[in-house]
Amino acid sequence: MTFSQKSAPSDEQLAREEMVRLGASFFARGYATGSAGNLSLLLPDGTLLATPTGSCLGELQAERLSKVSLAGEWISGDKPSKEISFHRALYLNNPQCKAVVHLHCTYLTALSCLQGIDPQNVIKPFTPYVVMRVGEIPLVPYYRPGDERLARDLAALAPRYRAFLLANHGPVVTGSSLRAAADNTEEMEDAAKLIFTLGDRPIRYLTDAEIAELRS
Ligand SMILES: O=C(O)[C@@H](O)C(=O)COP(=O)(O)O
Ligand SMILES: [Zn+2]
Repeated sequence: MTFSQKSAPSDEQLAREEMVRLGASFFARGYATGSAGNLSLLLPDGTLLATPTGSCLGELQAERLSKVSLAGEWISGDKPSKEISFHRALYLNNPQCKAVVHLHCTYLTALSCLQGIDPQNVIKPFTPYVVMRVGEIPLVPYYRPGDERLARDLAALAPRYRAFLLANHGPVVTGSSLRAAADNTEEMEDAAKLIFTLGDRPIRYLTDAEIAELRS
């Protein structure tokens, strides 16, 4: 009798499949459209897996994902996202960061276009979950996509924050895994949707004591 032995998929293969699955899920649910947005994660060997530039998150192919060193060397796969420098800046400046999600999802991007939002924290807390998962979210000044100044500014903010809003562009969100970064992004998008849903109605914001309790 013969047994065909199938070897277990490697951690890298599982990570590739997870990125394809989450990209498709974002796309199917309208969080990503066209070829906007990019994803990355830190592989066990210390290199980065990232979405290729110009790729549609709904149609990623595991074997074509870009592999890049933390120093920025393109190792394999298709040409990496034009935002790979800001992804690298986040990993290099925060050891907790294991994955990064950047999207142009509707409500956070709308928020990023508003005048007068607080640059220290773009979502003033009014529900607990964003505070618990993400904390404060600083605004990064507008630069054209791919501009190295995005990487410079995110490198400076990375040690203190888990998520960021790029002015007139969209969110950049980190996580302890790609799944966690995706969950954080969805929580932020939902909070931004609530901001627009509430509109001009007076909001009861969480008090400083309530926020402190969530952070403890
Ligand atoms: O807004 C942009 O152009 C980029 O930030 C983006 O979202 C997609 O760029 P690529 O990852 O290079 O496709
Ligand atoms: Zn973008």
